[in-house]
Amino acid sequence: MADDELKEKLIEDITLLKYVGINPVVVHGGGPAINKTLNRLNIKANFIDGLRVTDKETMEIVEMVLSAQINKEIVALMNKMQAKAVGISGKDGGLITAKKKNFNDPKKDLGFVGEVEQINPELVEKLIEDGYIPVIAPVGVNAQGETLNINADSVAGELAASLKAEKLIYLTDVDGIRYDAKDASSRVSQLRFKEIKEWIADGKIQGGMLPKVEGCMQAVERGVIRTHILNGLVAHPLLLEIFTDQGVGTMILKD
Ligand SMILES: Nc1ncnc2c1ncn2[C@@H]1O[C@H](COP(=O)(O)OP(=O)(O)O)[C@@H](O)[C@H]1O
Ligand SMILES: CC(=O)N[C@@H](CCC(=O)OP(=O)(O)O)C(=O)O
Repeated sequence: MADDELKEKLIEDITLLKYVGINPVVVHGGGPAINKTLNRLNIKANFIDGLRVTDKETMEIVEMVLSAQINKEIVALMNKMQAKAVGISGKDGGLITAKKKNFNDPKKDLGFVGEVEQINPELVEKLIEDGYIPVIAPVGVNAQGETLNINADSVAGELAASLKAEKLIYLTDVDGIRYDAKDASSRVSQLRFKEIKEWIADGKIQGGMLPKVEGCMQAVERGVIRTHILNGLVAHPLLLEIFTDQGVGTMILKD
């Protein structure tokens, strides 16, 4: 299936969940789309430890792409499927208070990159109660009123914990966590905290997989019952995970 078709199917499945009494909340990223726009404007994209170095100009583009382009594209697709989707960012209703991410290393200055300090889930809870599907762009503000760019995976983990969600599901471009990131046959269907920490320490889990496993562990610690990492580029990953016993992806478990 083409990527666009898969995207539409995925969005259709999310709207279907709402019909059967499950309340999905969507947090989206958009790194590739941000890179595309930066490239068009001849601005170089730089990353440190998987996070985008975000100067003032880049922040404007990040916000435009995430909160306007990607967010509204998802909302429009959902609403086309008769769902009631509402797109917001971490700025709306005081959802995300962030602080600048600081590595305490002058060589690692990320600029306007944030980490979640506090989530105020009130607006999201109200939207859910009223039958809407909240769709959230990972942009927040700090106490000084500065706009900050936050990794989408971190926002999803924090939000799931704060909402006391039953499940946190990360959709990515691989079938789950692998013993060898490049070997599809090495996927594990479950992984416990102890192994995760070991796999991180010896580099088996790295790059973009790091904020996902960290988000899962944090969410589990804070009461989310099940957390999964699944491939979003296959047919119906959410339905398979939620409605069948088939082991798709990787489930993160406490020791
Ligand atoms: N142990 C691992 N198992 C699977 N993938 C891994 C592992 N360690 C690192 N990765 C990498 O993490 C990537 C997923 O993260 P990322 O590219 O940020 O995805 P997304 O854009 O979907 O958030 C995979 O494509 C893979 O290259
Ligand atoms: C700080 C930071 O890196 N923010 C991310 C936010 C978007 C995101 O997380 O997108 P993906 O899920 O596609 O990676 C960025 O600027 O790309």
